[in-house]
Formats: sequence, C-alpha cells, structure tokens
Amino acid sequence: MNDPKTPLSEMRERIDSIDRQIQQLISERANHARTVAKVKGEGLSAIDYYRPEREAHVLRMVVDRNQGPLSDAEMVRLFREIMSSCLAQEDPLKIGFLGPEGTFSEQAVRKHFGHAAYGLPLGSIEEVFQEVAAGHADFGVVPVENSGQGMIQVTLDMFLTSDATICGEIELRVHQCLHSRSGRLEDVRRIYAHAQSLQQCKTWLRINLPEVECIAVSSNAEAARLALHADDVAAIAGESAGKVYRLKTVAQGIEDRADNTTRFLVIGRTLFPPSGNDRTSLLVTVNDKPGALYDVLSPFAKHGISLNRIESRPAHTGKWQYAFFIDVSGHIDDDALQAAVHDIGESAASIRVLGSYPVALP
Ligand SMILES: O=C(O)C(=O)C[C@]1(C(=O)O)C=C[C@@H](O)C=C1
Repeated sequence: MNDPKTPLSEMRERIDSIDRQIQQLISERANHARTVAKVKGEGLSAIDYYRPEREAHVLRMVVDRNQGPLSDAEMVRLFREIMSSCLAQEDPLKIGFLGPEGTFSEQAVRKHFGHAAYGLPLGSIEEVFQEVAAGHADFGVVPVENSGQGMIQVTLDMFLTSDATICGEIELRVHQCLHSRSGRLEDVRRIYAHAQSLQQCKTWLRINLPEVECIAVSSNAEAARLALHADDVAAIAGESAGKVYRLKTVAQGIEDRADNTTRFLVIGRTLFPPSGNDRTSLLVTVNDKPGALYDVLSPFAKHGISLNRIESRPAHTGKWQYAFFIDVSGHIDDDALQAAVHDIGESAASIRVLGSYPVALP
C-alpha cells in the first residue's frame, strides 16, 4: 500500500480539494441560472429560456481567460456542457439533426448544445426543416458547407421554400475512419459511405484499396450499420459512428485534407439579439438586368461591411432568375447593415434576412 504522504497521494489530495471547490461552484452557478430562469417566467418551454447570444458571450470570455494547458476548444467544450446542464434544469432543448445516431451532424449538435439537450435523429435534411417549422424540434442542425467539397445545395435550397431562420453556426473538424467487423484491411472488398465522405477520402482509397468497390449510401452512420452484416464490408464514418455500431477501426484520419472541416447551421423560427461578434445571412433574388449583381454588392462596400461569402442558386421563381446567399460580418440591428439592406431592397427583386448569429466558436 502507498504511504499516505507520498508525493502522489499529496497531489491527489490537492486534486480532491480542487474538485470539491469546482463542484460547489458548479452547483452555485446552477442555482443562479435557475434564478435567472425564474426572472424570465415560470413554466415556460426550454426555447424561452435559451439565450444563444449570452452563451456565445460567456464562451468568448472563457477563451479570452484561457492560459492553458487545456486548449481553447477543450475549455469551451467543458463550459458548454455546464451551460447545457444549467439550461436543462428547466426543460431540455429538443434538437433535430440528420440521423441516425453517430453522424457528424450529431457531433455538431453536441458541440453546440451540449449533452443535456435532447437529440432528435431525422431521416433527411428536408425533414429537419419540416420538424423545426412544425414546432416538433426547437432547433435543427444541418450541414451547409465542407472546406474541400463546397456548399451543400440541398440545405441552401430549403431556405428558398421555407421560413426557417439561422440562429447559429458550428464548425466541426471532420476526421474520417474506416471501420469493419473484423478490423482487418485485407478483408475489405466493398466500402459503404456517404458520397461526400467517399470524395473526402479519394486519395487514401486509391492508394490503399484501389480494387475495392465503393458504394454511396444516405449517411455514414447508415454505412456503419450495413458494415455490421458482413466481414468483407467496411464503412467510412466518424469515430463515434464506429463506437455506436461496435465496429473495429481499420484505419483512422483517412481524409485527404488535414484541415477537413464541415460548417453546420442551427436553424430555428426566430431571430436573436446581437452577441458582439456576429454574422448575418441574407437571401437576395435579382431581376435579369445589367448590373444587377453590382447593385446588390455595392451597398456593402458603401457602408463598410465585410462580405464573408456569396453563393448563387436558381431561384425557383422563374427561368434564369437567381437567388444569392450572402454572408456578411455584423448583426442586422447594426445601423450600417440596416442601411445596406435598405439600399439593396431598392434594386433587388426581394431581400430576406435569414438570420444574425454568433460567429462559430473553436
Ligand atoms: O443568462 C441567462 O439568460 C441564462 O439563462 C443563464 C445561462 C447560463 O447558464 O449561463 C443558461 C442558459 C442560457 O441559454 C444562457 C445562459
């Protein structure tokens, strides 16, 4: 047995004492959050207590204070979980996402809302929009862009036909793994994965498994589920999908680009106040006339607004009419952005504010 006063046991006593303090402070914090909730009103739904702009502000302070040794992302994750539990004391938020369990969309849900939120796995991106519109989910999380593959058009097109608002953005580093029942590379004859994941791992597959048949399926988690049924089948999916379906990992980090990142949007039914570091998404449709795009973009320069992103899609309102998805820095409550939106409205066929939301945290 260890002497109770060895350096190891002393250090553990210090850790125990710190844990007691942390636990006491977490309980104190949770009590304060309850009091804040009471001020907002008794017996409301989870969504009425939720304040994304305040959460973003709290987490930015965490990043500003962080001096290591834990990374900013780790600190943010820990505090996100504390806030998630504080909020769920009232009633957990219900979040729809592209299921089944184990998808990167589910990881994005957990990164943004923590583990105390209730995750609702749904069959398609369209269904996520529908369930949010119907009020069956408080918010939805949908992929919108991958750093290597570009925009996810199904998601953009859903904004053309729905009233969904954008309440947040999440950036998730995507690490792909190859999973199978046996865990042996030499057994693999067929690979299932979502089409995007097959694209993201093209080079690795060409070098390591050139003869193998690759089959696109509806999600990586579905691929993992299929890999359960035969020894010569493997699935490309994230680490968590491999765990959910109890598969062995054949290889990890098989994505071609080391910075492979997917950006997700949080969709909802309302707009939220400024957090201090926000982005605004606009949907603009233009008439087919000379200088139409210039008329849309020049007000941003005139009012000193940074353009982050612009993407065009057929507008669905008539042949050769285009809708532009435009992301800019700032919140729609800012005077400069109000003035720019007013100017664009003078020339465009239509302009809609999809949402103003906190810029993604680490
Ligand atoms: O500040 C609030 O409005 C709170 O309800 C507290 C709190 C928190 O735990 O810090 C909890 C939930 C909200 O989404 C934002 C913040």
